[in-house]
Amino acid sequence: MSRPPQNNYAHTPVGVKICGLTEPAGFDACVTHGADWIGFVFFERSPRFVTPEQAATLSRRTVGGPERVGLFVEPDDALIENTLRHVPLDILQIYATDERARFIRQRFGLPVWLSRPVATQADLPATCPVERILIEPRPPKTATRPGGNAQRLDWSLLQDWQPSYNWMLAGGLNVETVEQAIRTTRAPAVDVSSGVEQAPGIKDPEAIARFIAHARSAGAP
Ligand SMILES: O=C(O)c1ccccc1N[C@@H]1O[C@H](COP(=O)(O)O)[C@@H](O)[C@H]1O
Repeated sequence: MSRPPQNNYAHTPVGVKICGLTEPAGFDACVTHGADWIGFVFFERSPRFVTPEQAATLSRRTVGGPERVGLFVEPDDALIENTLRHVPLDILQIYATDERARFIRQRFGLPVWLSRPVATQADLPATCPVERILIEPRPPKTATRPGGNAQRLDWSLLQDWQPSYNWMLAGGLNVETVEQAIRTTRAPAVDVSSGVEQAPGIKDPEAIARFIAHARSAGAP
């Protein structure tokens, strides 16, 4: 839970998570181009939803490679348990309360990342109850899911923000915007889903390659 959280551009490459892998071409692009993390979405109302079996099949395409992150929206224990029975996940990304996230971390013995919606500076969490917080835009009331809406956060909210915990920037990033987002927010890591897709749920391997390259160059000395 303690790691230098801000990117000072001097030494630390920006971490990159590509979320919502559903098919081999996207998965392979993440491996080839050195994503740090790939995300599987275990939320049925998402166009990126995969079953535990599908995630396991994709995951077996390589040994090692990016860490596997399982994304869950207010999951019960049985869903996580059943998923882990099929696919070995390295990290659990959760939409839930602080208390529930702490419980899940304890119960499953895995690092937990907690997503937090932000609309104003008052929404920026003061503390992190688990391993990392994902800072995302607050979804519109009409949204059918809490993330993956290609909606961009107002980065200026984070300009002078220096949390003492590990965090990641998510929401509406793409090949064109990721460098500016990192420079404005000094995010130590970024997460993208919609911005590297050719259609909802289908990743664009070329966009994945370019996104990773742009993110890395924004964090280069
Ligand atoms: O990707 C989804 O469909 C999704 C569904 C439910 C919760 C979160 C989801 N995705 C996460 O949302 C952000 C940003 O996505 P985008 O780049 O704006 O499309 C990211 O953290 C995804 O992990």
